[in-house]
Amino acid sequence: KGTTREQRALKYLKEHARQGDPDSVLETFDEFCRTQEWAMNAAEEKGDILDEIVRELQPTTCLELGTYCGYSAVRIARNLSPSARLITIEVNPDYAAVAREVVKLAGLQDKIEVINLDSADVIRELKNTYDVTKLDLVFLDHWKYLYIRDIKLIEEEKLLKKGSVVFADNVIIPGAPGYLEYIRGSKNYKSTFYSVHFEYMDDMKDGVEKSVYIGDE
Ligand SMILES: Oc1cc(-c2ccc(F)cc2)cc2cccnc12
Ligand SMILES: [Mg+2]
Repeated sequence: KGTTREQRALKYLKEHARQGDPDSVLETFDEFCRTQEWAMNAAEEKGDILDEIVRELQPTTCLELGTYCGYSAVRIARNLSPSARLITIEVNPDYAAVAREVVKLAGLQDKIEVINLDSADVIRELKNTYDVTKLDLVFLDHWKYLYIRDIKLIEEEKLLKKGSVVFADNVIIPGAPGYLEYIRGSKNYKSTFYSVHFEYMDDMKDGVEKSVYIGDE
């Protein structure tokens, strides 16, 4: 076919979604994943919980690890207040390129910054290079063995404050080895597990974990 699944999804979005309308982009992406090709978007029940967190928390500074095609970046940013912003990190250059197009299609390029680098390298630079003081929301949705590495780095950089929320996808499928034990065993977080369907699969169960930071600033 010469094209990647991500490029085919982008083509479908450009042909079927309303330019500048985040809801239309998300609905169209869901339609693509339900009717054409599956893709690993934090969609449906996962997205509903993410929406609820963003609406309740009203975060000013959000960090997403694992942009993929930008689905959850758009889902988060569409609910952000005018001055709020989302930094999303994607190590795969092909995914990052598609994500930037999806963000532009949704008209959210002023709220979302897609960074094509390794998450650890960016986390170490958030204060100095990216003008971040504190993170109100962190969404973990990259490779599962990196969850624990990156949350420890975020703590080391003192980027969390009381009330900050860390939301993790895929804690059941593919699973986040060590992350659940770490976060649930830590006195600095209050964690809640949600059993949800795996994206676009009605007969598969996954899990997401919401952890509120209550530790020392
Ligand atoms: O939501 C996700 C799902 C999967 C996944 C793909 C195929 C499977 F057969 C099972 C699980 C991988 C992810 C990798 C990174 C971030 N999210 C993912
Ligand atoms: Mg995921």
